[in-house]
Amino acid sequence: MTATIAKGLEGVLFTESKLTFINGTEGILTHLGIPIQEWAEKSTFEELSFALLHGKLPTSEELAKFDAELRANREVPAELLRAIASYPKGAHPMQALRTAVSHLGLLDSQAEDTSAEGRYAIGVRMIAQFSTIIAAIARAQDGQDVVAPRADLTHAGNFLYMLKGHEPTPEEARLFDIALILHADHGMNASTFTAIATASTLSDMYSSITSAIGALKGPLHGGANEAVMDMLDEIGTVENAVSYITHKLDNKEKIMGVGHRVYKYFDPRSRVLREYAAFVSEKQGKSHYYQILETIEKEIVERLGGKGIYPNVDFYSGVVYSDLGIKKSYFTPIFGLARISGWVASVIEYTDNNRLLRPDAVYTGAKDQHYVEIAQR
Ligand SMILES: CC(=O)SCCNC(=O)CCNC(=O)[C@H](O)C(C)(C)COP(=O)(O)OP(=O)(O)OC[C@H]1O[C@@H](n2cnc3c(N)ncnc32)[C@H](O)[C@@H]1OP(=O)(O)O
Ligand SMILES: O=C([O-])CC(=O)C(=O)O
Repeated sequence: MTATIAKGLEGVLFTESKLTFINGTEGILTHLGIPIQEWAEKSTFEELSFALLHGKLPTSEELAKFDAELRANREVPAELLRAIASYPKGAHPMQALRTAVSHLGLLDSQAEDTSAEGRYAIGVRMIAQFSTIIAAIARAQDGQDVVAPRADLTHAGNFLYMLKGHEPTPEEARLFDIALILHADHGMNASTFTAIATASTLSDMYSSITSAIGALKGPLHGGANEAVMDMLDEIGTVENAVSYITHKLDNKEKIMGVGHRVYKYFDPRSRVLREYAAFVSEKQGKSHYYQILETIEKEIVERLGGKGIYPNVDFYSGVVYSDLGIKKSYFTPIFGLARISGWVASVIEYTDNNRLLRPDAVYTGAKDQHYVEIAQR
């Protein structure tokens, strides 16, 4: 009997989860059963993080307590900030983030606590500290002084404040908050699966999150948002967009920010981001990026829609981040800034009922061989 291989683990169900539901054919995404559009419109990143961690919407007291906990945990050790300042200039910020989170674990005397309470406490601290770390990396890479977090700002507002050194407008902070909400969790994507695989060995939370950052970095996953911006810069003008796409497809090359393992229709997050991208481009009078994306979207849907290839979450996010004055090499770290909540919640949910993850491969190598001395080879 020949074994069936699920290449890329496509369609393989390895656990149960109450956090996120995706219907890829209809383009539906819900967290705790609530549509992503409602989270984006009505909620905050802090509230969604609580909901993912606790499996329910918070009461106002619970949310205030959770928010206060995040605000109180924004500081990171001075030793870590000194280390970040010493990272090579020009290193990719995702490399710096991976290193810094691992370093943070080294400085945490509770790091080895793999109890449910320990994972939760470390996880909440990490959700709070990710923004301080990413902003510190950005400033250090630019040779600027690090800006200390402020406890009187929202999670999104404080990040923009630390990144740019001045307070964002309420509209900017809210726009960024919505982007964080849209990226916070997405089922068993590659980085969440990686975090869980590490946790399933009963390794510590910092190891799980460090592994997840490595998985998010790749251009087939979170790294696609930066790759989309590279593509826009390469295309340059709206007039070049169709010929660029044609050339790529003729050469069997992939277009970044489109296609998805689960969605075979529009990713609902890309619809929300498209609206904001249109809004900010219009407002700034700098709509050429958006116009190029619109042209590519039309072309992709016409040519590849029949194959289930549509824009994903990474397609329009960069235009929104650019409008907020964020450089493209920080787009993927910002994805991590949001996804940390999904990683932490998923690791806690999985390890509550843990089983070591250990799939198998069909062996196709040589058999019945003997060791040949090196001189005889
Ligand atoms: C946050 C996220 O992670 S969202 C995804 C971000 N990644 C990207 O945007 C990178 C570009 N997209 C891709 O590489 C893919 O769509 C993936 C990796 C995301 C998912 O792809 P998979 O499920 O592995 O599908 P696979 O790569 O096998 O593609 C199936 C078919 O669609 C085509 N296809 C898939 N994505 C694309 C694309 N972006 N551009 C052109 N063609 C594509 C493939 O060439 C293949 O065609 P074929 O059957 O004629 O050979
Ligand atoms: O679910 C996936 O495979 C990728 C994705 O969209 C995400 O992680 O947000």
